[in-house]
Amino acid sequence: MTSASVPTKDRFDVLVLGGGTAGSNAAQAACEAGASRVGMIYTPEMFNTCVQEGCMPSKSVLASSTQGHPFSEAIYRKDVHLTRLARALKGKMQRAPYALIEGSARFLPGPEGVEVTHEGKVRHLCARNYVIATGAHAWVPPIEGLERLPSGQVLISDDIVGIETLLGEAPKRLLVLGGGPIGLELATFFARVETEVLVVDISGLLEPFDPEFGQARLRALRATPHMDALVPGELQSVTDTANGVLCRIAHKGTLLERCVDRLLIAIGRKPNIETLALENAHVRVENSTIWHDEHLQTSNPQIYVAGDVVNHHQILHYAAEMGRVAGINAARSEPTMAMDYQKNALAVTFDEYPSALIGLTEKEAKAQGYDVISATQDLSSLGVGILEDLPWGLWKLVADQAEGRILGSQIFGPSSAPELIHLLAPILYYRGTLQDIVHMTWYHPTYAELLRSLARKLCSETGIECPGA
Ligand SMILES: Cc1cc2nc3c(=O)[nH]c(=O)nc-3n(C[C@H](O)[C@H](O)[C@H](O)COP(=O)(O)OP(=O)(O)OC[C@H]3O[C@@H](n4cnc5c(N)ncnc54)[C@H](O)[C@@H]3O)c2cc1C
Ligand SMILES: NC(=O)c1ccc[n+]([C@@H]2O[C@H](COP(=O)([O-])OP(=O)(O)OC[C@H]3O[C@@H](n4cnc5c(N)ncnc54)[C@H](O)[C@@H]3O)[C@@H](O)[C@H]2O)c1
Repeated sequence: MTSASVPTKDRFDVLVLGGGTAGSNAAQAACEAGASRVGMIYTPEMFNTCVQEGCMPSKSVLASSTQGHPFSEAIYRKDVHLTRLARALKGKMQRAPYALIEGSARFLPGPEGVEVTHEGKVRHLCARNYVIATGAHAWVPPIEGLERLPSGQVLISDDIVGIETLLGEAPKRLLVLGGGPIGLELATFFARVETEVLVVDISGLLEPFDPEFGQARLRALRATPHMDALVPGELQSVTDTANGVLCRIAHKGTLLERCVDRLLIAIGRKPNIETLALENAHVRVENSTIWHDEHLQTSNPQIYVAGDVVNHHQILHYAAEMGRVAGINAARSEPTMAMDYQKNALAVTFDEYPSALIGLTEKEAKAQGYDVISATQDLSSLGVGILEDLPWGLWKLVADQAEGRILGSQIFGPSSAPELIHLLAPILYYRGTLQDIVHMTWYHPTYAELLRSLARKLCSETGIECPGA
């Protein structure tokens, strides 16, 4: 069948492949940008990573473990939360202004459109433009002996916080491979339910923060009950033994041996592109990544890309914004919107002592040529830190000396760090300065009031004129 013979009902202005955050934002934005017929192809059982196996269930188990719930109860509560959230999201989707098409899509040669398969039935659809928003999946690296371990001993995050949890109870000993956000959040959860957790990461756990934050984070991780961190470390081989899985880990020039009951692999997520038949659509792929420009347009000008499938910035608010940019561009005859990654620079990790950053780090600001000034203060010796017995904590403010403009900030330590960082969002958005922060009113005693101390310190150290500083 050629695209010319596709019935009118199966012809679209814009077709979006994937129904997660990026896909639904792309479809919505395409409608709002004036596309007359927009369709979103989605897989009904697993349609949204954030709600069904990502942000929300992982935060559910973290919240339950903070409240002292044991493992099985945390998983039960996760299932209740996940069901409620997925039902609400499906309800919202039903009211969407675009067509919902169930199934899995692949490009046809030509491209003559896409083939959508659902419950054994195949449909041929075509569109003027397409958005690929098919997400990403956890991957397991080739490690000697891994493929010989009994099934269920090697887990990925979906097996714990996904739709179906594979574990009936918490393992006594767990090795978490990868100390990124997924590894550390789930390591935190398991440590709180009293699993002995060993975190192994090939790099120093410093990115994307400035080095002093990475180091403080690592110190805190090592001091967390039931948690150990071999960083940097490399898992070289695994063997099934009577005492569990024997792991051989290269760490600081020595080869360590540790036995654990399970392994959790969290070393990143790869784009879902294998089944899309991208070669049919002449979409260039380099190193498993779809090539795209700043408009999120691929090497085929009819096809855009958004969300985790781009293989960088795999965070929800970026997925939403990329979806919006790709959807608007796909609705128009020429792409007009570019993706602004800097405007969206906000990252949070929810480990035992959370870290959060907004805007530029000091090293990024220097690399961009700013005349950088920065101040960092310990939060554990601040009034509230003392009252709350906060063992660790740092807050850093990065500014441009020329105008005193705030460029970025990083916080580590207090459980409210993920919320506190948002205080800086309007300040950065409105290009606020050190003087603005000094003039604002801050309540005492709070962590937030430290921002004024940091701003005052920078004004007085650098001679920036600031009445009251
Ligand atoms: C454990 C975990 C915790 C996380 N926590 C956070 C957090 O706290 N904060 C944060 O900002 N981010 C977090 N993230 C990241 C966040 O979940 C993702 O960035 C975001 O959900 C990506 O959205 P997406 O639309 O790109 O992909 P998805 O939501 O995965 O949507 C892609 C959809 O496309 C479908 N699909 C795939 N192939 C096809 C095909 N051929 N045809 C049709 N459909 C197809 C998939 O089934 C899927 O439903 C977390 C991720 C994980 C895994
Ligand atoms: N709080 C949040 O915003 C949040 C939470 C969860 C996930 N996410 C997003 O999901 C995506 C995937 O998260 P992730 O933690 O799986 O990946 P990641 O890429 O962020 O981190 C992977 C970690 O594994 C390490 N690593 C890589 N190969 C290794 C190996 N062979 N052995 C040991 N360590 C190795 C890396 O050094 C890195 O520290 C990320 O983009 C992340 O931002 C965000």
